[in-house]
Amino acid sequence: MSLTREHLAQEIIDAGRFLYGRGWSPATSSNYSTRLSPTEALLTVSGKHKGQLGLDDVLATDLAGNSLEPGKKPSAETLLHTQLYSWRPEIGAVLHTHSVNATVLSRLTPQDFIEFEDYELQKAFSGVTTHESRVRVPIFDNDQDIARLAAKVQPWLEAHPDCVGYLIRGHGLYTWGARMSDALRQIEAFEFLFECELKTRSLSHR
Ligand SMILES: CSCCC(=O)C(=O)COP(=O)(O)O
Ligand SMILES: [Zn+2]
Repeated sequence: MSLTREHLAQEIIDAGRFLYGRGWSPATSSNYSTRLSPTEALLTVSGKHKGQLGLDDVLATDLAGNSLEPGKKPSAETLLHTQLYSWRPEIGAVLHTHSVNATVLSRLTPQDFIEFEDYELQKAFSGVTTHESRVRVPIFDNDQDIARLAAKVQPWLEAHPDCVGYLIRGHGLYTWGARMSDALRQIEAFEFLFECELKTRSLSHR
């Protein structure tokens, strides 16, 4: 059964209230989307406060990132969403957040990835069934040219079909799922793991 545009828009609005409330989407940061059809996405418009979204604050785009609703300004990061829908047809929702922990951890990490190992909470990620696994999260350098950034992300996605999310250094997190509830679960898991990692690093440097 396909969900109506209004239902999908409401999922985006509810996600924004939740993520803003947790402090993971401060100010007008972040953007969220759901798949509207096999060839279209429904995304937040640019520059809105994500804790105060209304039904009119989303717009449809094609998977090349072109707005299908003239008069509305699509998220500056539209291409980072639509490339995920093109990459994997089972993806139904994409969330991008700007938490303090994602920002600090990505800035503190000189390598181009972080890896989580032996955390029970890794099992919150789709496809992970045991703590005895390694979840590698790539970190891409931030870039104001989103097409250029998307071109750097693309080869990683193609080489890592099990990738569950990535960080943009000093900027934030992208993760996704079959449904909005899956993407939200993964955001929460990432935030838990980022905090564990930062606490572990700070305690082991005493
Ligand atoms: C004030 S945050 C800077 C832009 C950004 O990184 C973001 O996530 C929000 O951009 P959008 O165009 O989707 O509002
Ligand atoms: Zn952003």
